[in-house]
Amino acid sequence: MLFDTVILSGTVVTENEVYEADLGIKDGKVVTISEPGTLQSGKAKVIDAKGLHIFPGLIDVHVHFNEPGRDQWEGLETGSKSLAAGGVTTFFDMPLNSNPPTTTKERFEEKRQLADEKSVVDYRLWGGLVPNNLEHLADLHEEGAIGFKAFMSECGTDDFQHADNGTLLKGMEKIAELNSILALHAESNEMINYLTDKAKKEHRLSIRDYCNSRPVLSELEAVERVLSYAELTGCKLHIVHVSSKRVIDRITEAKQQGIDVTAETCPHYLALSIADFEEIGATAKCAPPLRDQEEVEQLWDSLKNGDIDIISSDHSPSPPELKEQGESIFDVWGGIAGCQNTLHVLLTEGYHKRGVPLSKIAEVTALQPAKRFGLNPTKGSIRIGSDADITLVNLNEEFVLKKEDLKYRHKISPYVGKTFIGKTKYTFSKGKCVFEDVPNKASV
Ligand SMILES: NC(=O)NC(NC(N)=O)C(=O)[O-]
Ligand SMILES: [Zn+2]
Ligand SMILES: [Zn+2]
Repeated sequence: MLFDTVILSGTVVTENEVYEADLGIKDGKVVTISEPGTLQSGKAKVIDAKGLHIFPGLIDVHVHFNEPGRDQWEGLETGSKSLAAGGVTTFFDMPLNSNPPTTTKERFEEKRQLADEKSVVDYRLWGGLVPNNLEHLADLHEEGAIGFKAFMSECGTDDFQHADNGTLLKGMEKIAELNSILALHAESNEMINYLTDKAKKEHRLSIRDYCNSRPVLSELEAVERVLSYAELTGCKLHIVHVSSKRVIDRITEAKQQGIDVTAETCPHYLALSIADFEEIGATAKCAPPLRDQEEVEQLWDSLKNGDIDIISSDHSPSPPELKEQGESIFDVWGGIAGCQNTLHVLLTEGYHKRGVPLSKIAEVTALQPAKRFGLNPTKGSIRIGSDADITLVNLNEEFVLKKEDLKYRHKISPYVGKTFIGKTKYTFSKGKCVFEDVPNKASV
């Protein structure tokens, strides 16, 4: 057989095994998987993968590239190149903080055109559920929205309103009818506003005060409420950026009760604590906030136990001015830029430091996202016939993340200066090489 690319003698990582093989890629698909050292390359591009691990390209279900309207904050080109450099081959872009947000068919089409033009990797788009767009949900679904996203608390911009309980109930009824899925930013607006006002009145404005104003209880209360709405409406749920094992455990319990719900966490909740936030400053501000080290370790236990379905980045950058801490951390933009380093965090903090199996990492970053959102078997695992979405990693190569390594529009990330073990060497998206780690020439 003639191939476009052959990847020789690499170690393939799938959700249930790790084995050596040659891979043959043709027309964007994996067409052959054979014993190492057996594939004839012919005229194909040859990648010598001896000593490298081949992961299924990551599927990041949660990024904010903010285009159109706020592409000065990130943008589809810089965002997707950052993903490629981190081994991510598919992203799902959130309906905010694009401006206007993706809450109608027209906005969806507009973003799709931009993404087709600018993205170097594959993508899907979320639609938004906001007050007063119920009549647009069916159209968005028909256009191909991967699901819908709603906020239960204010999101930090004025153009994407959070969903009140009535909007949630009606929206969930509709989304269930469409057999789609609702992703939720689940924090209690009432609790947060109450605690924030109180902290500000009492001039408690430190980083820890900010964290205390968004306690785990506020996530728990919101999740509890929306689980009961899911039971009522039959709507499928995906709870984004869960920061605590207590919340994960409640979601696990709901699954056992028959509710169709999945849990996502982000690398920063696994890699960073409040103490790191205090050291790094505003760059590490996000919502829900980072938690104490004990919570971080408990979240790793949840991952090892199989209670976390998906790990995605929640890459939500802003211009540097909005990340500068003035009088109070409360006024700084909440959002962490991290989508280039999801796999690096999981390999360093998970595989190397805590013994998390490579297969588990492949499962939560590729297979389960693909399954949950209907992309499997085309995506999510390396098998014959699947899209050639692949990333090659040198598992033992150490590197210190430098500002210049970042492909984000703004070279800001809480991981700058961190030593990672496990370096991305190549990324292929549908058979096309979209990243190659060449010294002094970091991308192709
Ligand atoms: N408006 C945002 O992008 N917010 C994001 N910000 C965070 N997580 O701090 C989010 O996903 O909630
Ligand atoms: Zn959120
Ligand atoms: Zn987000």
